Amino acid sequence: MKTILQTNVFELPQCIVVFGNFDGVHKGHQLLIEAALNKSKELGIPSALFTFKPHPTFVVMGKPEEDIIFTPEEKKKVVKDLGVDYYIEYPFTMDVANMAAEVFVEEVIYKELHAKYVVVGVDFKFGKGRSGSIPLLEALGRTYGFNVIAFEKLCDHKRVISSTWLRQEIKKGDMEAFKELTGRHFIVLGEVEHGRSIGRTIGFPTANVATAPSKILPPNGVYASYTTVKGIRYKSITNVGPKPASTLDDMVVETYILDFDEMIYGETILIEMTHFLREAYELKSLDHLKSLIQDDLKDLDNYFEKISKV
Ligand SMILES: Cc1cc2nc3c(=O)[nH]c(=O)nc-3n(C[C@H](O)[C@H](O)[C@H](O)COP(=O)(O)O)c2cc1C
Ligand SMILES: Nc1ncnc2c1ncn2[C@@H]1O[C@H](COP(=O)(O)OP(=O)(O)O)[C@@H](O)[C@H]1O
Repeated sequence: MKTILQTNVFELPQCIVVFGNFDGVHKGHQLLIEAALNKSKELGIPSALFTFKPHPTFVVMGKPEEDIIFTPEEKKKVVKDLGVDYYIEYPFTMDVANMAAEVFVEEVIYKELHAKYVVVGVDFKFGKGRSGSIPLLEALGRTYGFNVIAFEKLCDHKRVISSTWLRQEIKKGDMEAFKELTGRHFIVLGEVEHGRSIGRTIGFPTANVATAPSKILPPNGVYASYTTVKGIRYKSITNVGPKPASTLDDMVVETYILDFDEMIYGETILIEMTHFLREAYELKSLDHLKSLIQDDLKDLDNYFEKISKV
């Protein structure tokens, strides 16, 4: 996948472009992306996913981003795995927000993207004040030579699948619901950082990943997980909690990887959180932590045993 990041100066070959924020890349998003991939195969021209960074809502509100499901790197990884040819992370500024709908179509969709097909959700809005809607896009498509494919929202048990729904499930710690709505586990992708080096003294070293303050996390506590290091996926047990000794609201996601013994500071790892095991307890001592983790590992074993039978 070729990436075009944080620039509004680019020129693509004629392509099929799918538009959206795609936060969480849920099954509704995937429907649009798959439609673009299918058209791309059918016509033999590349597919492109166009997304904004930062999230337009926060730029317009003049607020820092919060409760973002996937960091840009996580989104990029998931989109790459789906097989998209071009990933465009377009810088969203107040200048872009103030572009008239017609100008956005001419300057970006026509002159930069060279779109042959534009794939969007039925509520897609574009241009200043979100004034441009599908009928305008279709009309401009006739002028600039592109077609529009607009998708109705996908439902699960009659409820519309949305990033908001995903956020609600993440906040409840329902990792299974996240999987149901996205087809994938909730992920944390990041670099392994140094902690207080306490883990190894009790026989349970943990690889620590500091998360972006804007990223939404499930409740503090312990989760069954998988961790991928250098392309190999291991079972692991993951703790979500506040970063020790930080005066900010920084969070750390730390994972003890089973059957693993390597120094991986600086390595980018992917943690997939599959199941909430327990909430965080107040620690009385290191022995207390050690015995908690020993019990957690039994629960983890039972969990993996149970899901292997499903
Ligand atoms: C499986 C597991 C369970 C944990 N449970 C708790 C807990 O209940 N309460 C808590 O404060 N910290 C908990 N922790 C976090 C530990 O406090 C932390 O991993 C330990 O201090 C090592 O930190 P270090 O990476 O800075 O060396 C847990 C960690 C793991 C891996
Ligand atoms: N099984 C394992 N799971 C996680 N990290 C491991 C494991 N084995 C070795 N490590 C290494 O040990 C480091 C964690 O050790 P720890 O004592 O918890 O230190 P820190 O406080 O710096 O995280 C990890 O960052 C990683 O490089």
